[in-house]
Amino acid sequence: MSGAMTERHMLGEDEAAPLAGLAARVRALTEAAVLTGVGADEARAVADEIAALTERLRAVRRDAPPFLVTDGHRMDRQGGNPVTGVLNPIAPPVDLDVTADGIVRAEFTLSDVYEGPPSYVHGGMSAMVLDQALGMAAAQTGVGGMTATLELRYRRPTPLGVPLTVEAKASRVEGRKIYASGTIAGPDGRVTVEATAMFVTPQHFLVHER
Ligand SMILES: CCCCCCCCCC(=O)SCCNC(=O)CCNC(=O)[C@H](O)C(C)(C)COP(=O)(O)OP(=O)(O)OC[C@H]1O[C@@H](n2cnc3c(N)ncnc32)[C@H](O)[C@@H]1OP(=O)(O)O
Repeated sequence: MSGAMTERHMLGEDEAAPLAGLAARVRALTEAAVLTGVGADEARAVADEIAALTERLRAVRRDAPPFLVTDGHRMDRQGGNPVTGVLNPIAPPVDLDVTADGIVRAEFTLSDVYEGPPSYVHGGMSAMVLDQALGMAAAQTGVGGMTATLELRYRRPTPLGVPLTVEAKASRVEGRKIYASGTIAGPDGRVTVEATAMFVTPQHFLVHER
């Protein structure tokens, strides 16, 4: 179990790169597992090999996902983040960047692994990407917060396998409340999902961060 206050290993580039490479291979494995058409015997044989590899990785186990040493933004440090984390095979990963005027932005592509309605992105996945992007935008105002509300408007289906753009920006701060909004757009620039959110900075964030 990884508690919020668990001390994190800080990985430098040399340590992080091979683990990011491992995650990329597992990401490819996941897609292969979802799409494979091999027969039962081959599926069982591959499953046994994967089980053996899993035991090799479990031989040395950390208490919590490590952080990355970066000169970038706070959330970039979370190597195991399920949206942005290069160490996490379930993350696409979405490489969020922040412009000088506080706009959080990324181009990303979601594979069939994230399918919801046939041939389109699962709405929960769009929500997760937007939660992360809006949360990072909120953090650009000074100190971040926990998502208190997240409202989504699914305007049109989000396509799989093509470049998507996520953008987010904080709109205002009222005490410990930070408001942000954002969108996901398809390759034609048309918005598929809109989001607004309110983040609340917990008291203990203020104690530790300010
Ligand atoms: C940091 C860097 C970048 C971060 C990126 C993050 C991306 C990912 C974000 C997440 O996924 S976070 C995980 C999902 N969210 C949660 O699990 C949050 C669970 N809820 C909590 O931890 C607390 O309820 C919360 C920190 C949101 C608020 O607890 P507090 O004890 O600080 O709130 P408090 O009761 O003192 O209320 C403060 C104000 O916020 C309001 N408020 C709190 N929670 C609310 C809520 N859920 N909806 C509406 N208003 C809310 C509350 O009414 C009040 O308004 P007023 O000041 O006007 O009276």
